[in-house]
Amino acid sequence: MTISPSTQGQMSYDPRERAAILREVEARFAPEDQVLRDCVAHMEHPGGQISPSQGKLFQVLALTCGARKILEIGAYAGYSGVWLGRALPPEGKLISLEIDPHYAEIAKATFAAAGLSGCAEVRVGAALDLLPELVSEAPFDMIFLDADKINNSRYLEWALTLSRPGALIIADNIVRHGRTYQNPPPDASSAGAAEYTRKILEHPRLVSAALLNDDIYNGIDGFSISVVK
Ligand SMILES: C[S@@+](CC[C@H](N)C(=O)[O-])C[C@H]1O[C@@H](n2cnc3c(N)ncnc32)[C@H](O)[C@@H]1O
Repeated sequence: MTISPSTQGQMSYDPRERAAILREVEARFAPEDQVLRDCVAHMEHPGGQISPSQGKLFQVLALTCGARKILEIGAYAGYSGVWLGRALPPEGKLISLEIDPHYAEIAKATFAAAGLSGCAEVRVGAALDLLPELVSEAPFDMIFLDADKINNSRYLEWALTLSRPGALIIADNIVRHGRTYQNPPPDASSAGAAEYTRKILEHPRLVSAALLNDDIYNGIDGFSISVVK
């Protein structure tokens, strides 16, 4: 890839050049293997998954907090689950909750293709029904919220119940092109994200940061990373 001299040192970029730079960074730091490429290729709604850079960052974070047990709410086709599952030690466990039985089957097949069937499990049902069953399997070291944003505050309460000090709670799609910050937010998912954001910033047991995803996939969105004190 060549970066034209006209843009060097400047703060504005041609959109195509910007996309090329992002792709180059992604290709170097977060290349997808055939399993991940196949997972995306077979998706009914491509773009519903996290980005490769996000997946790689989640792996780094999982390794940083020594994650042995990871909980994911919202499996979809298993794309993020593969990134997360690959950060686990051999005796580790990923439990991914998915309300749609059809997607759950696809996620299971993706985990099998990735060689993760032994450690990555998909449980089918509404997360709020399944979460109480996880108390006996807690604590989790990392919890990724990526399902129906309207319930994120309730998932946060469960995440706090099911996690240990030092655990990470990550929530995707908290910016939603800025709709989260409109007053009032224009849709239920943005309202859910706004409430979730307020709660993690006010919570005495959480220290939180947000990262923007101004990417070639979904425009400006972002995700929060909270550590449990
Ligand atoms: C954005 S997708 C998840 C993407 C996935 N984490 C990834 O990055 O590859 C959201 C998923 O959450 C599921 N979902 C929505 N509401 C849910 C609920 N109440 N309980 C469990 N899963 C739910 C949807 O069916 C969908 O598959």
